[in-house]
Amino acid sequence: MAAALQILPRLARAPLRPLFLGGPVARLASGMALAEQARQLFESTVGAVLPGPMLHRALSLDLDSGQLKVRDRSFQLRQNLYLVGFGKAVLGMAAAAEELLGQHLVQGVISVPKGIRAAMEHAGKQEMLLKPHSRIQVFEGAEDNLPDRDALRAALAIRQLAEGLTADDLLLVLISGGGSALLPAPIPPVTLEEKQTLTKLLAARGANIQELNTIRKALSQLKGGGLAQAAYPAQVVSLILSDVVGDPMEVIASGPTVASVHSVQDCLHILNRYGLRAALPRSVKTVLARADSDPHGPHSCGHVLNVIIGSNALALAEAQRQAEALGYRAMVLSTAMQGDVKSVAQFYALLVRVVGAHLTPPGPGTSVEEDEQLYELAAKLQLPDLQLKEALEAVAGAGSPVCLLAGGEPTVQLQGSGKGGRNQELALRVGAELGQWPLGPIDVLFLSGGTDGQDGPTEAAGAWVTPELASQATTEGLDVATFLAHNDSHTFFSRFQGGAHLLHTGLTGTNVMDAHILFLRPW
Ligand SMILES: Nc1ncnc2c1ncn2[C@@H]1O[C@H](COP(=O)(O)OP(=O)(O)OP(=O)(O)O)[C@@H](O)[C@H]1O
Ligand SMILES: O=C(O)[C@H](O)CO
Repeated sequence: MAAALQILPRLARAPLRPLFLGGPVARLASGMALAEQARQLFESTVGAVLPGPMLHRALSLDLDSGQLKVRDRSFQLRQNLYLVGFGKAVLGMAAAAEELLGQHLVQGVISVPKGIRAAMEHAGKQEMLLKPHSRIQVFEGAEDNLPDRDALRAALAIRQLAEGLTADDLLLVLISGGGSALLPAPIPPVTLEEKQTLTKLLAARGANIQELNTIRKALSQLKGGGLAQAAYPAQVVSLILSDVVGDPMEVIASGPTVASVHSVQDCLHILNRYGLRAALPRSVKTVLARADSDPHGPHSCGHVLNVIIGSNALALAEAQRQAEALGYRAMVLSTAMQGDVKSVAQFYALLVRVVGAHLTPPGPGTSVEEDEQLYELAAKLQLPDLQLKEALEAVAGAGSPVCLLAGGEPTVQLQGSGKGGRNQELALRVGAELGQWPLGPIDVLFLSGGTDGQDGPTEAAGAWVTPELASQATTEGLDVATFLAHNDSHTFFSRFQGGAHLLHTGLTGTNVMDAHILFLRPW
């Protein structure tokens, strides 16, 4: 968590309004208006997955009967409700849960990032804070998203609460991204330091979150279903805010209430792949060998209800609704946008060219080769849920402005020592690519933002660009290619047009990866 935390100003703003276009002067003004629409659309996207709305959608309590409904299941509350939580968004989730559950909640423990309460207080975000006499105990830790002693203390308090429960009790578990680092309880003799070193090495060598969390689960008392096991025989309901592409419950925060399906062999393959097997500490070898001969097998989780209550898909569905209300033909392209940021930027730029040709009167247009190139690029990105063909068909006869939405988490291979984040870098690359071709009579805007409000180690959530970016930057003496070569997108956007293209929301209190918004509007 960055030292300088900012908080999203109240999301309630003037309602989104359609744009009315006219001649050249109106067009000039509409460039800014389009950016304002994109900003507001981004805020609506985030608004759909804020803790309050999410918890209210997931839970309902009948005050008279004390029946708690979660999806289609009912639980009888009678001074038997406990709560634990861990993750970057869990403070706000816990505040919303306590507000909803009131006196029914007996006790709770949560593990949240260092500095988060002070930041929320500073920004006056009361809805993200627990009330003064809350029954929930808060631990702050995991500075820089790394497991530390404070997070270990929190994990032990959470385990203690879970282990004390009986068959009459119900444990509500709040889970969000960052939960792995906030719930470290290594299986002895593995130490916290050894686990920290191993996860850092794996991450530095390029292990993805699935691989990283498979190892974390094998070495942890609480991950991979361990927390559910500790709470048995109590019933367990987990409410999960997903920060992983495809919403795999066993991966998010390393699945503390989901039985692990991974074997020791899976772990050894991963450790081999990243050249770490030979150098493993003796303690890690001991724990893996023990797991291999464990007669009980994986933790059983029959007493658990796991529910995804917030995700990128949910947030983008809201953005789609809002964009349609503004008169756009809106489509969600993918909620699994991943891969190298350079390829993702090329994909968006080519997409603009192909879709633009469908929207504007016959002119320069695109060639069949460009259509094919777009499909090839899409195939290279391997996006499991990509709706490209559908989107192209939908816009073919749209006769209206188009809004294409996507979400996910592209990756940046850091080469320079500049300041940036993957959203600002993606936007800058898209802007640079778009400037390379004439686009015809069409306004185009691309925005990329991290839904947590913090893009990399910067105070911005992301940035927006238009095809004019590179030429406008040149007039200010800024060379886009030089900034890109140093991964210095934040410095670029801070200087370009006085920072007007930066997306500043402050910390939002939620996190469902990134959102990409693409507007194409014929004149
Ligand atoms: N100078 C830079 N330019 C571009 N990207 C950067 C730069 N510095 C760091 N990053 C990227 O920022 C990311 C880390 O930032 P951030 O904390 O927002 O992402 P995260 O670890 O995925 O956490 P979260 O899921 O909470 O957003 C890494 O993917 C890293 O590659
Ligand atoms: O905590 C974690 O493991 C990551 O944020 C993925 O959920």
